[in-house]
Amino acid sequence: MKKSDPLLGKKLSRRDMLRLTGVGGLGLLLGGGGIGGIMATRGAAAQVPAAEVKEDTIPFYGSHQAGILTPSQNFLYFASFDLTTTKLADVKKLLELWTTAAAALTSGSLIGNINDNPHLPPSDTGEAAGLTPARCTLTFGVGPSFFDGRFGLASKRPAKLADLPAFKGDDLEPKWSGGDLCVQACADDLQVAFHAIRNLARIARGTAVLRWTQEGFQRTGGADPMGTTPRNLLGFKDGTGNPDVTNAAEMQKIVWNSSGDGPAWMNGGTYMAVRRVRLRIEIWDRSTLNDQESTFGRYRHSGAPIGAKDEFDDLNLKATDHSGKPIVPPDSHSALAHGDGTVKMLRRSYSYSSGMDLTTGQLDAGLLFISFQRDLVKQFVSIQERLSKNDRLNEYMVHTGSAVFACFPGIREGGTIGESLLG
Ligand SMILES: C=CC1=C(C)c2cc3[nH]c(cc4nc(cc5[nH]c(cc1n2)c(C)c5CCC(=O)O)C(CCC(=O)O)=C4C)c(C)c3C=C
Ligand SMILES: [Fe+2]
Repeated sequence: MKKSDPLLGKKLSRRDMLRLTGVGGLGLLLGGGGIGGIMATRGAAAQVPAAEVKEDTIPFYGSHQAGILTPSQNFLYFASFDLTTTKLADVKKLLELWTTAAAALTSGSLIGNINDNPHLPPSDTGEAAGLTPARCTLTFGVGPSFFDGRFGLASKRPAKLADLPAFKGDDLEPKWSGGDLCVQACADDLQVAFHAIRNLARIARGTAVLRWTQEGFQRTGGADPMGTTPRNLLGFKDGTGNPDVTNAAEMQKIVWNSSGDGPAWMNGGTYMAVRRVRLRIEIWDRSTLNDQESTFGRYRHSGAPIGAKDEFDDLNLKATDHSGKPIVPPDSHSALAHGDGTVKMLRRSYSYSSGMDLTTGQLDAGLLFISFQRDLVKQFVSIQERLSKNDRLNEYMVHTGSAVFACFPGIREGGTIGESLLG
């Protein structure tokens, strides 16, 4: 039976509908004008005064991608994808479609131009209808495997996009590791972040498939209106020692690639390390407060370094007690991660809780550790080498997943994600 489409003014066969809806291909719900044809606002968002909507919007376009220096939103939905195509043209098309969709998703607009046709599947899945953008950011990157033989891009792989070495104690599982592409979706609403990943995966059908995903959370802004440093699942403030993201010179030194760092296509981009770290919270919960504080080298209540008063006091690793013993244990997590203080990274991690381990009855909960740095080897690897060998925290954690990605420079208005690499 043919169905009439009042917008297109012609009868549609089931075959036409499948073609339009992109089942098994890239033509997802594009209609004539593609995803960017018309972007309807998400219902109620249209009634929200412009200034209010803006407050909740993080610009998608800019010289650097959003979601890196952006103050952490409440929720994360991280997705790693594998490409199923071997054609570079398909990859380019995907990034074009993702660009248009991402601009809509981060501004609170519905995706696509077929959302009111009773005879077609809507181009937006709808669960974010009526919601504000919730400070949604989408950050895109490519993994080392993107540069294997499939697309003729091997010569464009940055030397700095190094495969990570095996670290002592790693128990990595392929189901939480690797990926050709990644999308880090962050938002103050989990449904908004989920909606973004779901729709990007839907658009990718026929070109890329999800490889692994991980939801993350932290205390919400509502529960902590003062915006204090969030606590991880071990109860400690996590993020205190991060560099100041408002210090542009510092960010240039620690996070952003610039000319001379490697291929020009990464100028303004950064490298992301992702580690899924399961915490042995049941063991942690049986350890004394003293042990817990010695493990981090910080007080649990204030977050201050042991021997200091305030959270943001300097970590003085030279200070000793009357017997000459260092006040901050040298094998504590903070001491080892800090080292001599010359190597830094920007951490943007989220806690996760993924049900329970049916074999042990223990919670599968921990930290999706995410860091951004200019150089994976000099920054992430050098710190993780130290931690993996001596960190007191190792007793309470195990790294179960791992991935690295080169995050593209920012997207210019009218431009495309990854255009510096793919043209
Ligand atoms: C390789 C890098 C790091 C991994 C992996 C890592 C895992 C990890 N960290 C915590 C909790 C805390 N980390 C803290 C400080 C801290 N951690 C790293 C690096 C890694 N952490 C750095 C570079 C620093 C800063 C050191 C400094 O210069 O001061 C802290 C202390 C508070 C803070 O500064 O944020 C906590 C708490 C967990 C739970 C974890 C794995 C599950
Ligand atoms: Fe840490």
